[in-house]
Amino acid sequence: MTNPTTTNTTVPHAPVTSATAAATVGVAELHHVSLSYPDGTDEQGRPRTVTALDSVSLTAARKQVTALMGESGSGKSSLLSVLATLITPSSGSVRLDGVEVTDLSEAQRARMRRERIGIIFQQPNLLTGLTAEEQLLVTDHVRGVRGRRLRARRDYAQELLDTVGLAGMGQRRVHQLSGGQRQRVNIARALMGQPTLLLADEPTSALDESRSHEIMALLAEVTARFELASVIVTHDRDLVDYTDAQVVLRDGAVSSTTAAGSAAGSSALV
Ligand SMILES: Nc1ncnc2c1ncn2[C@@H]1O[C@H](COP(=O)(O)OP(=O)(O)OP(=O)(O)O)[C@@H](O)[C@H]1O
Repeated sequence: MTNPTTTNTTVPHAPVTSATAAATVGVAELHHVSLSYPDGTDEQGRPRTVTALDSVSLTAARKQVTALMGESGSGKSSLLSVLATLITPSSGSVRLDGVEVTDLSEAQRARMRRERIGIIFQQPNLLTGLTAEEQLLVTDHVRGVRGRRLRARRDYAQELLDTVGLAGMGQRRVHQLSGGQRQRVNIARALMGQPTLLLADEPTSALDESRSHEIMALLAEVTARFELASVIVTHDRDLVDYTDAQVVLRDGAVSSTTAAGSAAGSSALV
């Protein structure tokens, strides 16, 4: 579980040193990642681009929650999409569990997403009509998992629903769940693939203050329990107590990184 009382030390954006590199065993490591999107054409008809990420370097370490912060348009969602292997950056290195993602084919990246990455979207995006338990097992059904394996997966879904505080609610359908409970289902669903990297894009934006704190506490708890590296986009400074490191983006670049004080616990040092 994250210790919100950890003393934090603000460190400037600087290249990785051998000391910090040795101290940070990163599940996700970005080095000088830049990303430009096509942005129409100029008056002469030449293609224009917009820079979303500008030489971003960061490490998300196991058992740590890293908050990704910054103003609207600063590049948070783009960075999360790069970490999710949904977008290949224009340049730079993206390593997940030591594998250079930018060298992989689309099929290999899709497999990596399935096997190593859990994604929690802003809105729960649950399928109406299905029970909470069924939401967690949809992918297994689509993949044709049957028999004993499906029973094991059902047991695991049950365990995860218990973990996220929904014991006994597995048979409830979406309309029978509150907003906070839906987000808990969403979190459990993201954990079904047993990821090493958990990504969340403003997971509390649709919730009130008290529910937001509960969801952040839960994300910190599952990060510790399942030894995940979690990266959470948030606008809410009140929620950073649940995180171990904070990376602030400005105009696509890292403007500051705050990490837990101890060398062994350091994360997101860039
Ligand atoms: N598909 C796209 N095509 C062109 N430009 C884009 C695209 N997606 C994002 N951008 C631009 O890239 C920059 C970074 O956008 P991004 O969505 O990553 O920021 P953000 O910090 O997540 O913003 P917000 O907090 O508003 O969601 C912005 O200038 C945005 O206009």
